[in-house]
Amino acid sequence: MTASAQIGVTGLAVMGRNLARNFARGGCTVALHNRTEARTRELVEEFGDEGDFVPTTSAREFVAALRRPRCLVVMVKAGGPTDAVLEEFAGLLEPGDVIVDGGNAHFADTRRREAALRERGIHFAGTGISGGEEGALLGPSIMPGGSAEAYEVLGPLLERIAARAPDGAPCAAHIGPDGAGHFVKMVHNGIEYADMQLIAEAYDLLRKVAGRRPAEIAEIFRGWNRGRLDSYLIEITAQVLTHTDADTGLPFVDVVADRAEQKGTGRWTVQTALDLGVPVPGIAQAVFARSQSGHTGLRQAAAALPGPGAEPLPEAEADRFAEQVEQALYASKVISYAQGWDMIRAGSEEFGWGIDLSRVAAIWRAGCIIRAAFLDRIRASFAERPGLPTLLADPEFARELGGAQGAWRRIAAASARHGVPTPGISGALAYYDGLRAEHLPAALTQAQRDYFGAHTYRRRDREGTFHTRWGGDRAEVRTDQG
Ligand SMILES: NC(=O)C1=CN([C@@H]2O[C@H](COP(=O)(O)OP(=O)(O)OC[C@H]3O[C@@H](n4cnc5c(N)ncnc54)[C@H](OP(=O)(O)O)[C@@H]3O)[C@@H](O)[C@H]2O)C=CC1
Ligand SMILES: O=C(CO)[C@H](O)[C@H](O)COP(=O)(O)O
Repeated sequence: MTASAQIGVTGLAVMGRNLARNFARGGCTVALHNRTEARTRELVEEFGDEGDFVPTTSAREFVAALRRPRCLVVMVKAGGPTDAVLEEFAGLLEPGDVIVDGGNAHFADTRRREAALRERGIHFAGTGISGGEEGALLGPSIMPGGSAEAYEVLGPLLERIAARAPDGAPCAAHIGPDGAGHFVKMVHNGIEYADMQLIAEAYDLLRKVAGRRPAEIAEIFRGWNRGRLDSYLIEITAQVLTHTDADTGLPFVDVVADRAEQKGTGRWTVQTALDLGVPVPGIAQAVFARSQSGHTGLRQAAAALPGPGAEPLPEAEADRFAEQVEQALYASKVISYAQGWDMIRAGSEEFGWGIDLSRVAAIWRAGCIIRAAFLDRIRASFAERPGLPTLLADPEFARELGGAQGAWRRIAAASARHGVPTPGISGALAYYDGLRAEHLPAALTQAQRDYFGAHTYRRRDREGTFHTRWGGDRAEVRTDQG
């Protein structure tokens, strides 16, 4: 076999097959491989005329089809399968070759794999790819990690197939060493969970409080999509809400079981945030809301508990309410994205990745699931002020949050009054109030900890750590001096 292919893709399920087609449509010669040969054959039979494919039937043949330095993309099930595939291929590669893992790997696995392959002289680029099946074909957002040297080989190929932002820039850029790319993809998915939860809550409020039907809510969402909420998730929500079930004639959303599933990237984000000590309650609320929805036993047991019995709003108030929901949704969305960026900064500092926060926003402007018009403002904000401690401190976002807070509070109150759960929207408001508060009741928590466990506390008025002898004379002693 002659080494004619610029890139190879192994793992030709939904994502891999469309990525391979995308490379081929972009003019690359693409070597193809899949554990089950039938997938390779099917791809060539169906789409062979789209470009230059080199189908192969074994790992050895696949590697032999690649030009040096070899560049191969692994698109298999994350976890054990990825390890199995890497083990198989690493033995066939040479120093300088580049393996791209485009699956949703945990960044800690990526760090481990990168270190092991580096020992063998092989570059390993753990790469986040977002955009689903369609994005993989038409242009995903690509978040490559690994060495800068690997990106020199890989970058031009990835930038060729990536989505284009409105200013024409490719939505692919080097994120940082070892696990940085997969870390950023994990946080992308965490934000995705939070965004979806907020949209679901807005829908629920419009339905149960404003008494709107799904098709009417779709119209409202379409309107929002022409404004500052312009985003892929809002756009597809409108499409879902207009869809009718063919069997029953009911709105599709009414026939889908209300138990949200998850593959795990949102949960990883929250677990990692806990380890890093970064508050990401918007993402956590979204993960727990999915989990709660799936707890059928708990839900059945609680189904008879009394609610507020509030009637939907009168028609005359419904439009005004919908405007307030828009404001609450937008403000909560800004909060969720702010938490996501806090987490990326914390990860970057912890692992020494040097991630450019503006660049992350830039490559999420198109191709990925959370693409949204306001990402360009996040990009500009971090470009102007790389040290911005939180997006909430950006003057423009701060002004918007301040402007939305009246409506946001009314929506949080209405959700409580009507018994509609809004952990995302109400939690985002609590986060906003928690950050802006001059004094938090954490002071009381510290005092309690000192009372029951002599855990010590700091004072507002002077330096040092202190303990009060609660069980004795209640005198205060300084604990950080001799
Ligand atoms: N689907 C999506 O929207 C997105 C998926 N991803 C990630 O991309 C990757 C691919 O996703 P997707 O296309 O959905 O496919 P799946 O995650 O369903 O994985 C199927 C592929 O993995 C291969 N595979 C499974 N086990 C092994 C093994 N032990 N050895 C070799 N190959 C194996 C399968 O080969 P075979 O045909 O022989 O069974 C098949 O090619 C995953 O890591 C996923 O998390 C990322 C972004 C979006
Ligand atoms: O990676 C993705 C998009 O960027 C997947 O669509 C995402 O993993 C879906 O996650 P879940 O099944 O947990 O909702």
